Amino acid sequence: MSYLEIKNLEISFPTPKGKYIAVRDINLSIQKGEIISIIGHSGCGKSTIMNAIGGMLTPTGGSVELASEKIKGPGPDRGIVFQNYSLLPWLTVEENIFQAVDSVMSISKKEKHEIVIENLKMVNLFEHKDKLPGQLSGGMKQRVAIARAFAINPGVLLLDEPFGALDALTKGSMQLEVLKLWNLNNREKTIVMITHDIEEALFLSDRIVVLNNGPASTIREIVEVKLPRPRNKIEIVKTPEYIALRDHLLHLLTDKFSIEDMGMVYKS
Ligand SMILES: Nc1ncnc2c1ncn2[C@@H]1O[C@H](COP(=O)(O)OP(=O)(O)OP(=O)(O)O)[C@@H](O)[C@H]1O
Repeated sequence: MSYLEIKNLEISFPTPKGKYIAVRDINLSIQKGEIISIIGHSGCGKSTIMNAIGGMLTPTGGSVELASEKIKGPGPDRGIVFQNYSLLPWLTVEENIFQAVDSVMSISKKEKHEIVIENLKMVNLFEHKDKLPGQLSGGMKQRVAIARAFAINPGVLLLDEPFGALDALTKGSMQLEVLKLWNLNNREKTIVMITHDIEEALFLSDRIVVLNNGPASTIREIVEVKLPRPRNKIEIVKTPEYIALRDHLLHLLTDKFSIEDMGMVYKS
């Protein structure tokens, strides 16, 4: 039995035009410590699957189980990082993390503060602990959000396009930050990440789940990324294994299209 088990998952939404099936027949067994990316075109159901794991959406069919327990709602065993940071703007960096720790951990205030400080240091934000989110750059805000998610020590980290709003350089250092934290945690944290970025998925993941387009989206293919770790971003892109995986993913994601010099032209 896997750590995170998605069985025959279906999620549909009631709409004025009737039932809209967003995803169906989703089967995925995730081992403890795996890094999984979910990739697919806009609207194919990535966030829907993520929200079902997070417990924000209840399956209309099938189930999601964590450590053999059916997920019935959000819980401290799953930390979530969204693209838009979702920090409380009236609390300082330190208070934002403390608030999360305080809400889920039954330990002394001193111990809670120690956890906050430790996590702030891990993402190199200790010097900025008294700033409000509005006084931070996008990358810094996302580092706070990641530190907050790690501070509650969840078994599963759910990253919903966490670096989508960041520039390429900041994005690169944030990816390293996540891998650093994952390594510090003895690679025991299970990470499920949504991304639109094939290179990001290849750099970080053990497996990449490629979804078909919706409605009623299903898994098109699960691509294994057997590139050895630690991965050096500059070196791996030159390896034949990486190039073959990248081409395969590009093919899976673009074979309905023909790319012409002025852009993508729909064929079918
Ligand atoms: N509450 C809802 N009611 C009706 N339809 C919904 C609802 N939430 C999502 N959907 C639909 O389900 C489908 C999947 O949405 P979802 O947000 O999971 O896609 P996504 O792959 O995460 O997209 P993106 O990459 O653009 O963020 C879309 O067609 C969306 O319109």
